[in-house]
Amino acid sequence: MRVLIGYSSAHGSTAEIARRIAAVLRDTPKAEVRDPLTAEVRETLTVEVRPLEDVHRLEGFDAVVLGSAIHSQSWLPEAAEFVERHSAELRARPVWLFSVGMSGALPRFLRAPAKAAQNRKLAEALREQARPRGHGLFSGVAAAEEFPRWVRIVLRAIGGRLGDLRDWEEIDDWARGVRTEVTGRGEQKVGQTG
Ligand SMILES: Cc1cc2nc3c(=O)[nH]c(=O)nc-3n(C[C@H](O)[C@H](O)[C@H](O)COP(=O)(O)O)c2cc1C
Repeated sequence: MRVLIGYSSAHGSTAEIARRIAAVLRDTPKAEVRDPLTAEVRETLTVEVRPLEDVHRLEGFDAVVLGSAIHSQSWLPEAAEFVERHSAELRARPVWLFSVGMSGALPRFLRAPAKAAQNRKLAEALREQARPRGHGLFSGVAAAEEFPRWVRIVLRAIGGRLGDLRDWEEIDDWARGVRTEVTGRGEQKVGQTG
């Protein structure tokens, strides 16, 4: 069985998260792999990680995980276009989506509500086109030099932070949920994070 992990990343942190999700999926005992649609046992799980500009068709992939960095509260244009262009193929196979933003930069009391609002907006924008089984929303790397000085000052003033905001445990947990569903080894549903 072949799984595609496709990503769109402006500065690299989404690419690293895609590779981490791939590592979790690859860590699946063989012979436990079942087709998510037919429950037929397959012997191997092949996981391919690729930037979306290198993906031209989804034929041959049994399941797809797609991720994008978030800019201006949306997926990067090339990732959104990919989903639009491949909508029919995506709806015909099990799909999971993940988005990488910077809600982790906010002070703790604002993180959960900001994340919930962002999750709703992103999931809504992609739901019809991709019909995903789950959507993970993670924080990536928000490097100080990518932001104007006033943003850094405001963030610091309200108790926020910049830098590597990734929570690898949260990402691993989400990836294990996807693995459980992809390999048909449980009833667990991969939910929204946060
Ligand atoms: C120009 C720009 C706009 C951004 N807009 C948002 C945004 O609207 N919401 C958000 O949560 N993060 C936003 N971010 C933060 C990035 O999504 C975050 O740093 C992410 O880790 C970037 O992923 P990448 O390293 O794969 O490019 C923005 C970053 C940049 C540089």
